Amino acid sequence: MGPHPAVAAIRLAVRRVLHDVLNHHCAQDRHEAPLVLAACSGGADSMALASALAFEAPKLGVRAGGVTIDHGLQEGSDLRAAEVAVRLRALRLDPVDVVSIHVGREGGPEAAARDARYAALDAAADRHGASAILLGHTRDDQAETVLLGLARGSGTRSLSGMAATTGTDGRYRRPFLDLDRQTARKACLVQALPVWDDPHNTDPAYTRSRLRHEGLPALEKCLGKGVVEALARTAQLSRDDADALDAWAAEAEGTVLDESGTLDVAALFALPPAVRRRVLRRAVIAAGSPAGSLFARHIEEVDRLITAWRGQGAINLPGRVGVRRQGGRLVVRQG
Ligand SMILES: Nc1ncnc2c1ncn2[C@@H]1O[C@H](COP(=O)(O)OP(=O)(O)OP(=O)(O)O)[C@@H](O)[C@H]1O
Repeated sequence: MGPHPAVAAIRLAVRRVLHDVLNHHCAQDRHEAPLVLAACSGGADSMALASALAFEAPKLGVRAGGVTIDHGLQEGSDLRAAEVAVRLRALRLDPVDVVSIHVGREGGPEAAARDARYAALDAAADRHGASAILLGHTRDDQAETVLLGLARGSGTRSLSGMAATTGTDGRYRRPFLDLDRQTARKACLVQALPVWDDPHNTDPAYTRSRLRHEGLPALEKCLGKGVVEALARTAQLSRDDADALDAWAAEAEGTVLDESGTLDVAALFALPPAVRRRVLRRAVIAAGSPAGSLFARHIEEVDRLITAWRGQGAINLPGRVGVRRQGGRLVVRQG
């Protein structure tokens, strides 16, 4: 008898990614076996991920390890991280790192925890020379991300949610983006894997948690069960659109930037708004605004400098970047 369908599904998802990692590794002419790490919080998604990695990796000649991070945000979180590490070692993952991090408050606690977590995961991958880090994001996480973007009034790039592959050299992989959370939970259940639910995931003080436990179930009740899948599809379609518009903007940049490094307002005006906003965003980031603190409303403000009748005006943006309209030109400078 084969494995339970949920276990088969998580293993297949991980196997596909491992094949891809192996191909990439071989293409680089590297001869030692690649190491792949599972980023594991101890929640159902990432425990399922770790178990599938532990099962599939040896069959493909891949070394498998794990990393668990203690954000230190609740009492006893260090004990929980230690228990997760014990379970990962019991799955025969090696190496298994437990990393304690300090979470600042910049940009809000959720964003700060995420930034600190990725920095710690990057450091762990560098320490061990890992080829990839697997993350347990599921289709449900993707749907939540799309809904959060919609609620903020975001454009296609934000609505495209999380990519299956991200990070320097594509080191972050999300094998479960096409699987629902229920499948991961079921896989843990039938394999008798313990899971530690992150208290933040059920804390109504967090927007994502409210969305997960109240918002999405209400939407499903109203619109039907297919809503998660539909939102994930929106993410994919938005990604394709955003990629095409980004490519167009990269090309258009050459026609609006003049020799003095300023932007030609008439040429900008002639571009479709979606492309123009992208060109402006690129210019502002190139001048020194951190991408993470630039929101749609900032770019809309810059855009108004172009579409306004008055041939002047100035605004300040994050990263001490100023944008000034001087007649037919737009000057974007830091300082
Ligand atoms: N403390 C942590 N240590 C290691 N990896 C983590 C940690 N927190 C999150 N991750 C990684 O990021 C992914 C997404 O985490 P997030 O908290 O957004 O979702 P989640 O639904 O809570 O996931 P899970 O059920 O695995 O905890 C996790 O599946 C895991 O791969």
